[in-house]
Amino acid sequence: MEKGLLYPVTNQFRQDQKLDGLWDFKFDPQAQGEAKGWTTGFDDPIKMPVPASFNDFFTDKDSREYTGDFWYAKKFFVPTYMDGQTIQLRFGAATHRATVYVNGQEIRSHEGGFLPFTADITDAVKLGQENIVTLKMNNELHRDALPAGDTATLKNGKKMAKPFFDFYNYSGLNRSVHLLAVPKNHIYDYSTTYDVSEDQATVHYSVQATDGSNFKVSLSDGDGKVVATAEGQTGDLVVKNPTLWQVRDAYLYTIKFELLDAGKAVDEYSDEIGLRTIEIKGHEILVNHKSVYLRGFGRHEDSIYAGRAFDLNVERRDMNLMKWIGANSFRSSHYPYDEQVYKFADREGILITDEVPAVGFKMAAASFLGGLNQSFFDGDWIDELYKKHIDQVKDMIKRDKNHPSVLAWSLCNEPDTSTDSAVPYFTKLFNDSKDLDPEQRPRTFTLNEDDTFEKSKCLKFPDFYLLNRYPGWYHKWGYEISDGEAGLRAELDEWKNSDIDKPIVFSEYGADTEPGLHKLPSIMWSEEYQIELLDMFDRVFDSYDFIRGEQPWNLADFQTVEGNMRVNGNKKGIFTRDRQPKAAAFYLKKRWTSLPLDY
Ligand SMILES: CCCN1C[C@@H](O)[C@H](O)[C@@H](C(=O)O)C1
Repeated sequence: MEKGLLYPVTNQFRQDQKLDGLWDFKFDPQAQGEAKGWTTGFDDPIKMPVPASFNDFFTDKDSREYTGDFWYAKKFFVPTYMDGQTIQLRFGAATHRATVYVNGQEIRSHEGGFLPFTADITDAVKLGQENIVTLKMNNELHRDALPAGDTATLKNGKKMAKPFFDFYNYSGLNRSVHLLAVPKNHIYDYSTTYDVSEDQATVHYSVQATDGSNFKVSLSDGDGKVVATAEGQTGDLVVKNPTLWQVRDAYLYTIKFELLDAGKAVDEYSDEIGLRTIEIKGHEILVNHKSVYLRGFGRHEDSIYAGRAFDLNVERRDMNLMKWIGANSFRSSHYPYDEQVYKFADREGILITDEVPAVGFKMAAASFLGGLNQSFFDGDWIDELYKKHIDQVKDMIKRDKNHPSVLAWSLCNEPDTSTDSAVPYFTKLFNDSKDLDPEQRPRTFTLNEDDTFEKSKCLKFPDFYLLNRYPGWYHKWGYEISDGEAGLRAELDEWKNSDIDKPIVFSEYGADTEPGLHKLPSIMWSEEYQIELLDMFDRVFDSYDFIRGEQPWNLADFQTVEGNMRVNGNKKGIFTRDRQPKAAAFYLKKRWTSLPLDY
């Protein structure tokens, strides 16, 4: 678990310098990099863009599909004015694991490819000189790691990823690398919780520094006018006649913390926050005490060329597509996204269900690729897996807790929950995670077709339900879709007739659709069929008032492993992979822009 995950800033006390650009890169299939001295660099490197996944740059299959150890290296200069400061390297995401060396000295390792980590390199760097950072990375999949899968060794000795999930195992330095200089005594974390009403909002804050507890705190409005001040490590900032952060009508304040030593500021950290509350009450999801009906998408961080890497251009386009279509939410399926995505959502008033990469925790998913027929939670890998799982839940919440856009935490995607062995695992997970979020936002996980109301043994855990259902595609498809609708309604009648008093959000449903394929009457894979399927689900959603959200799968087409069920990836996108609309986009826009915000 990381001590602090504050997003890097530059100010009078701190310096943030991105080390993005071309790095040296080399595969290490024999895992001999250390023995060969690659910790201080290596010969014949490939020049590799960072941030980026390495896979799709190559023209040969062995490189695209490469699984095993690989190395990055970059020379960087540390100016003498950083002397006396704590010098760090912050990696936004190294997928899936990394060991960091500076000038040949091992600094630290990190497990988990979708969350940041910081390496303190103060004692390893040479001031006023050029230094070198190298990373030994690895992208193998294991059942005791997130996301879950296997790594096969082919007869030719090459390794191959066998994901228990449906997205490509893009790997590499997928997010930015920052060279940071902060004061020896610096702020490393803060949190805020809120009470809001029409005429007043109170920000309850808490702030932590490496040493000292004397703080000056101020809150400024969107025009930079200070509207409240406070002192101390914890306190309240009271705002009269506040402008609240609302869904699709965002307003951001800036909170500023100054760390004092003998009355003098020695560090400072500012961030944008939104004054709002999140609640679940009965079947309702409430933002600022008003009911909200979620409409939006499951997404992926996925684009042509850079794979899983965060791309500001793609995110700008995706946010505009979501606004155009009338969406107000998305799930960060199936892993935490780059921090800049949450900043976009903060500014646009979009709600995020933030999901940890606990995906593939279901042998049926493995069997999707010819896997196994046992309960995932009976495996001998569970103890080791849980350590990594809860560690990444802690870091996801630590990193994202101050974003107004974060609505809820999804602690798993489609786990086995219909087996007895799932219960102790989820009991521990929900006990260990309950106090991580100062705002106590709802926690949930997605339930797939095997985990119906009658079968799942874990329905007591989620604060609201995320249902992934695929009648009309994975079963009862084509002309049989009417039976699919009947089965869906039968399941929802069970939920309706139960004593369950929590909201249901449909977090996945959809049809693979080849853009430009038209058929009258429809046929599966045609644009007409995608609309027919969405229309069937919408008829069902409109029949049950405890359904409080619809998030079809997926915002855009995305890359998966190759296979006889995928046509160059998953085509369930409402938009194509290059972010152009399929006919279903216009269908959804018509439906969603006709709904009031609090429908
Ligand atoms: C059982 C289905 C769950 N869901 C997971 C998601 O990652 C896949 O892309 C999606 C699909 O198959 O399109 C299905």
